[in-house]
Amino acid sequence: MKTFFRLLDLSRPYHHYVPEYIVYIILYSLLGIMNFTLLIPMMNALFDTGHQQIVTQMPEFSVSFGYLKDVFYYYLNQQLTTEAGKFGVLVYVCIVLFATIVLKNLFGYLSQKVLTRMRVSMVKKMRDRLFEQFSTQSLRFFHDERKGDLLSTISSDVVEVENSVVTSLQTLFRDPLVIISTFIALFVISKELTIFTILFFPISGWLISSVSKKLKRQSNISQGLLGKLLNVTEETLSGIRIIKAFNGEKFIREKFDKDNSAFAQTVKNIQNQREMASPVSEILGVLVVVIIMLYGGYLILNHKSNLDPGMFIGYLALYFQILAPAKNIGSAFTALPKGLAAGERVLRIIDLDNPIKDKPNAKSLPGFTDSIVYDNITFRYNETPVIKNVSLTIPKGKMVALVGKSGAGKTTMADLLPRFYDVQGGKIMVDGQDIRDVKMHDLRAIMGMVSQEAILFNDSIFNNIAFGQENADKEEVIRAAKIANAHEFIIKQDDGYDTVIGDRGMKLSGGQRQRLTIARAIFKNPPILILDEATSALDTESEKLVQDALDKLMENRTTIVIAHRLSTIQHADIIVVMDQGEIKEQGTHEELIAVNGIYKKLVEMQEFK
Ligand SMILES: Nc1ncnc2c1ncn2[C@@H]1O[C@H](COP(=O)(O)OP(=O)(O)OP(=O)(O)O)[C@@H](O)[C@H]1O
Repeated sequence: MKTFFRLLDLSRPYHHYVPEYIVYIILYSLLGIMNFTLLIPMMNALFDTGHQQIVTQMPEFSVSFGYLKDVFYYYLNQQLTTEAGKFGVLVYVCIVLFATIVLKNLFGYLSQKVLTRMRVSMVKKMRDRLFEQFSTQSLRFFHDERKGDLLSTISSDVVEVENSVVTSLQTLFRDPLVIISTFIALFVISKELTIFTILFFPISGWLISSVSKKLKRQSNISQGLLGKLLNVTEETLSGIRIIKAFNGEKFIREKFDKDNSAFAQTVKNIQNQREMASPVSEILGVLVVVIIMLYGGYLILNHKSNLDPGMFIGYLALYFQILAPAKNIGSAFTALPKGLAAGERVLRIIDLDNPIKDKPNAKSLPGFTDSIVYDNITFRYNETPVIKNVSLTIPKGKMVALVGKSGAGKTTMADLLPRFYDVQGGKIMVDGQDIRDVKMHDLRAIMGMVSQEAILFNDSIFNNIAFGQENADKEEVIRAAKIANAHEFIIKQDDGYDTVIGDRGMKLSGGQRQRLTIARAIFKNPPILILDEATSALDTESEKLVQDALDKLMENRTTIVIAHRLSTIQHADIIVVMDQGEIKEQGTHEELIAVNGIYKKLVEMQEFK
């Protein structure tokens, strides 16, 4: 239930819905009772039971049920005295009955509208909060979570919560009121019968709760399977070239099919059990009605009850009124576990703390003027340290090349600077300030990043270059593209700068993609640049264009480059040789060759291209 209320909490502020809703549902339930109690005077009038109430005087006005009832009987008696007689009563009762049904439905509709408003705002808030987490969480979060699970949470879990939790709001807030008020009316009509029927409720409750427990367990299993399915789908969509090249279609299809079959089976089980709820509760309800008929009939036949025929029929009709809401409650209780399980998955992600965030008193960092210092830092992803007691000073304007074998910790060193992760020991300082003490936005504003894999978005070329900046100046974007040697190919595209480049820039060549990411960094024009050089070889022409663009990008900037090319490394002011998370050598190309250590070996082994 805690989850239910936490989810409900997302629809705050309640005063936008609750008072209005309460008014509607009270009117809805009262009108519902009135409908069928109208049968009693009608039956009495038509069949001359001698139980008709007589009101010959228009009652004095007061805000009470008694007044309404007396007015009703007054007009009913008036009908009896006119020519139309009993038929007049019939017409009169039918008109009042019809009017109350119209009004009841009107208020039902209005209450539903309030709920829809609440439901839409709650679902929107849920998606907003999830996306906020997806866009701000630390990188560690994305390593720990499966992408498919995250996608299934924001898509199907949210829909599941909407379908079951939000839909059951109506059932849980409206239908009990209908049932209770109807029961009060039933109690007024006949105490004996009503007490007798209440005894049946615990049995239904027990049946429903045993089904719902099982459903919750299965729902968790099904969602895990759906996450897996989405994962395989996502991987297939993004790795389609490799799948084709390695003839992996059959393998990947079989993998998908296995999970898909398991998912289908679980969904079938869940659905079958869910569907049980409605017929079971209907049968239980009708069974109670049948018993009431027998018991009530027995009482009347043996003159043990003062129920008149009109009241008995009215009683039964009213009792039928309870069946639909009782059935709804039964279905809601079986639908709810699945929704709550989905809700728990949504809340788990919404509740996750982001370990990398601004301190409350974070200082601003207006620019970059002096140096970057890695001061005796230690870092680990899991148990084993990946960076061990590393110190490195990078003065402004210098270019530092990080080199070393694969897995030496170069990317990690670069990732620590924009606080993708925080160090566990030591500190990193920019202009003498610990980067954990400054505003993250300011820190990242002074850095640009060009990664090995060209990461682009399915948007126009213009928006990709000006990424993150609203109302970017067109001239500036073109200038950046020209410096990055990208302008020429961009204007040859069908829509020039407005060309949409497809998922991850699929519609462009590798070299073109890289030049766009370089143009993006040039456009941002940050004083610090983090560059992960691409290892995959482009053709000579394209490579020359990319290299030239990179050289221009690095000009007059402080650059940390994870270097793979000897030409880049030779130009570096400081070459840092890393091995197993430690800095083993540091100096210029000539100095390090002279040292005759790891660096020289790497060069000799032609590690660099
Ligand atoms: N998200 C992660 N979770 C756990 N371990 C990781 C993670 N990322 C990297 N590592 C480990 O940290 C070590 C350093 O990785 P890093 O990517 O920094 O190396 P690198 O020198 O950049 O290698 P390469 O040149 O191959 O990219 C490796 O042993 C790697 O297995």
